[in-house]
Amino acid sequence: MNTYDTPQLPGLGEPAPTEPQTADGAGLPALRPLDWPALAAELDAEGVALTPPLLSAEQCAELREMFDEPELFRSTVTMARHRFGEGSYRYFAHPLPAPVLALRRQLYPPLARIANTWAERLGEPRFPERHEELVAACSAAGQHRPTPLLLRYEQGGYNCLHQDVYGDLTFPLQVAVLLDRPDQDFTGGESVFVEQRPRAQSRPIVRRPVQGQGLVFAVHHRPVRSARGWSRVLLRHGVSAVHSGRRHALGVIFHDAR
Ligand SMILES: O=C(O)CCC(=O)C(=O)O
Ligand SMILES: [Fe+2]
Repeated sequence: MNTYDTPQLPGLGEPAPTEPQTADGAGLPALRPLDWPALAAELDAEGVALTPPLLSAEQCAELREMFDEPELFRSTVTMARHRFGEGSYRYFAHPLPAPVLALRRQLYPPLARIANTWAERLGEPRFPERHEELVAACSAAGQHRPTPLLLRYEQGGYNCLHQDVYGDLTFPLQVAVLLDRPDQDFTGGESVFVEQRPRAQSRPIVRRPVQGQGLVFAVHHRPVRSARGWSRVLLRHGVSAVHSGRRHALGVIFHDAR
């Protein structure tokens, strides 16, 4: 079904390139160019958009294996303890691994343009153009802790519907990258979204990314056209039960946490 070419990030294990690979000069691996007008249209229509694979199978494996390196993380959450679901997740500590930093920095500017279109429609404050500036704004708001995370679900694992809000400053879009192969490494474990519309019943959305694909979605709400201009619809996301095997995902949230 998926006929995408291989992603263009060099192998994570390769030596750091001598020339900066990104516009911001951070020397991070360059991500493949994405069709942002199409992604923006899908986000406007659905609140959820699927990207072509952002990471290769090798890069997915390297990220997945980081789950077992505790020194990379600032905290670990056992979901059942909080009744968040069944499984566990770990928030990366600084310094973020290069591919995580690359995703965060390179996906941010086009997402900020979409976020600012949404902000205009809803009369909300605008977001800065570069991720470094968002991080500074978070810091000024008392949000200092990095939010990118790795999630692991074993057989029976699932993630209750939720929203990743970590303080007053919330960037309205986030990305989750699937790190395993559906139907081979695991079965079940679909990405589930529920859109709560004003004065209407909620709408379910299910997506089945392949390995390395990213799902871009609204963290909390997005604008939809209504009789009186624009109104907000709320979105929550989660993961249905993993029937067999083990499923991992990388969550890229752009605002930092208090
Ligand atoms: O495991 C998933 O696909 C969902 C992860 C998630 O909740 C997130 O990235 O915020
Ligand atoms: Fe989440």
